[in-house]
Amino acid sequence: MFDSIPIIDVGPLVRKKGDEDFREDPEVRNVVHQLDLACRNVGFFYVSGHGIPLELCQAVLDVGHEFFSQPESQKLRIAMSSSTGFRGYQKLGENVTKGLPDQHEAIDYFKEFESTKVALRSENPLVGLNQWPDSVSKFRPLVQEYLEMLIELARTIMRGIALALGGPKDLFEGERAGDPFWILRVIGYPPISNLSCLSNPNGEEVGCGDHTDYGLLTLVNQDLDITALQVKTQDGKYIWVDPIPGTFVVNIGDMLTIWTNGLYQSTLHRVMNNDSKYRVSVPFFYEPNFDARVEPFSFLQDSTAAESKRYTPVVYGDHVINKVLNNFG
Ligand SMILES: NC(=[NH2+])NCCC[C@H](N)C(=O)O
Ligand SMILES: O=C(O)CCC(=O)C(=O)O
Ligand SMILES: [Fe+2]
Repeated sequence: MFDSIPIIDVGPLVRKKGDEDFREDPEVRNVVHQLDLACRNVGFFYVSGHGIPLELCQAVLDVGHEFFSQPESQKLRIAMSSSTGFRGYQKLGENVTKGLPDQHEAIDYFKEFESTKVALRSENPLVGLNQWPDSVSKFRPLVQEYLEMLIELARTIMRGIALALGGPKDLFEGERAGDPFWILRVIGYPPISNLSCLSNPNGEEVGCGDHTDYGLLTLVNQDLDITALQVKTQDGKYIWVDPIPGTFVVNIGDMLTIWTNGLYQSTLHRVMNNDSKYRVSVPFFYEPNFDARVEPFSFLQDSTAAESKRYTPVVYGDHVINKVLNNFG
């Protein structure tokens, strides 16, 4: 169905998001049409014209490189465990995909829950505080500034996707994603050729195994000098996602598949760093409200599948908790 990843200039969405005639604006309609095609046919697209400074994106990658180049003892000061709510640093091989260890190290951040939601706290294994390295100066303020901008950008793109589906522009606001959960990962991939002990019995080492993302929309900021991300096409072939300066690689997540009853499918992808250099990427995951009940939109069911083929409803928080517990055994 597809052999390349489209590039979408979302400038009009960003500039006109407050306009009263947003829906009817010809430039907006054009972007919405491109989003619809990309989400139906590929599940992946590049986004340009987003307004986030290239210097900020680069600075976030740079502090990632600086963090990972430290000795292990320094990195383990912010180690992730069940007692940190699975927030913090994970060593190479600690993250598992489909039963096999991934050849990446990472720091995982999740939106912090408000302490007032007592019931949520006691049962939710993701409750905890994010862990910031004090050994890399500016790490925390840079990443926090970046996060705020990406939350806003993802919200804007979701508004375009809402129109692409033929819904109201606030389709993903309120109880669905008006109080969005989010995940940010700062990931480091050593060159595969440098790995001293091979852990995969099949002999094929991967930086991150085949998977789909869990929520609504992922925005990936990646090193510009290495191609390592691969998207799986319907016939099982992989296509490389070359970095393009000034763009994010965007892909849709599992919750959008359910809400659209399969019209927009989350696409399998993986990471292979065959380069001789160390690669850093920073994916940001924009998710539904943690307690959102996700079920196919009634206005889409006729056009998508028969009642008997409906996607099973889930609570987003249950889905992500299951995934995280699986990733770390
Ligand atoms: N939050 C993520 N998207 N993590 C990376 C995906 C790989 C993860 N181990 C999985 O099985 O899904
Ligand atoms: O490193 C990348 O380019 C993508 C990582 C990824 O797919 C993920 O963490 O979900
Ligand atoms: Fe992913």
